[in-house]
Order: sequence, then C-alpha cells, then structure tokens
Amino acid sequence: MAIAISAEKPSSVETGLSPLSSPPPVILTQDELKKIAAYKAVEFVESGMVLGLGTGSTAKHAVDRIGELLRQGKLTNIVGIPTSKKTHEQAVSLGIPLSDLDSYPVVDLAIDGADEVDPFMNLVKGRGGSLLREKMVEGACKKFVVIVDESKLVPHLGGSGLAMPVEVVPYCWKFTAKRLQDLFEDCGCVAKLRTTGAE
Ligand SMILES: O=C[C@H](O)[C@H](O)[C@H](O)COP(=O)(O)O
Repeated sequence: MAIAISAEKPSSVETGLSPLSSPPPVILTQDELKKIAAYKAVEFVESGMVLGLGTGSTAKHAVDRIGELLRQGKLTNIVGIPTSKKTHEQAVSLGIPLSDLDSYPVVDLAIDGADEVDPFMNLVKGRGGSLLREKMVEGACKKFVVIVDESKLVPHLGGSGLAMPVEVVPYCWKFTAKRLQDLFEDCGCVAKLRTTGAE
C-alpha cells in the first residue's frame, strides 16, 4: 500500500482589505514544506512498529521527528530499518533502535521521500543514491508513506526532465552505462556515473 503526502504552498487569497491591514503572505521555503509533509507522515507511526527509515532531505525530517517522539516517550518500542548508511548514522545519533531485514523481514511502515510522483502515485526514487536498499526495505513493508513537496509532482514519470536513477553493480560499469545509453539513444539520453564528492 502506498500513500503520498504532499505539502503545497498556500495560494494567495483576495480579502478585500486594504494592503495596510492585510497580514503579510506566509512564504514557506521548500525545506519547510518538506518538514510539514514529513511530520504529517510520522502521524502514521505507532509504538511497537518496525519502521523503514527513508533517505534524503525530506525523509531526514521524518527520522528527526521519530527520534524526538521517542525521546519524549510518546513513541516506544520502535525498531528502525535504515535505507542507507547516512540514515543509519542519523538514527544512531538520535537513539533510534535499529535492526535489519534479516531479523525483521516484515516492515510495518516505511516512510520516505521521492524524486517524482505521477498522478497515479508511480514514483521515481533513488536520485539520492539509495535505490537498492530503499527497494529492499520498502518492498517489504505493509504500508508505505511517501512524503513530497509540490516540486515532486509531475504529469508523467520523467516529467521533471532530471536524471533517471539506475543502480548497477560496479563490475564493468562502463559497459553497462553504454548498454543503457544505447537503449535510449533515440531520446538523446546520456548515461553518467553518479558521484558523491571524490567517490
Ligand atoms: O535515493 C534517495 C531517495 O530515493 C530519496 O528519497 C529521493 O531522492 C528524494 O530525496 P529528497 O527528499 O532529498 O528530495
């Protein structure tokens, strides 16, 4: 089951009041919108759950919130299964108890961001480099809550015009990149190795 939660910028409202008496418009940053959506998603979390912890700048807010609720004693007995090394480190720093799919092959709820969401809730994920682990953890969950801000909503997958993530094994990656590029050469796609810093 997949649920998408998105936060949209409020549209301006005509009030008929003079500009002097109108409150200033609330302008939320993209990060604030991500945080609002992430906090909403965490409302699905219940004590005792095994949770898939997503990766990325949106999921980070959800993991922060889960850590906060655990610290406050509002959530108890949670087991987190992180979808990346980065999320693992964040969860450890917040004191969230962690495990893996070997010990917990069924995940009650996973919360993660996405790169694109189409009107049918199909997703592009993995642009942050965590595609494989996300697929493993989120493929094992009973409920999947996807948190996105309005910039991720597209009329069709690929609609953002940004790179489509494909995870490959390191062995002969140039060979694989060439094969991939050849598949889509009619569209002028270029296969590029995603790098992080010097890696
Ligand atoms: O590999 C990364 C994940 O799929 C992320 O959930 C996705 O890239 C969205 O990341 P962000 O919330 O930073 O836009």
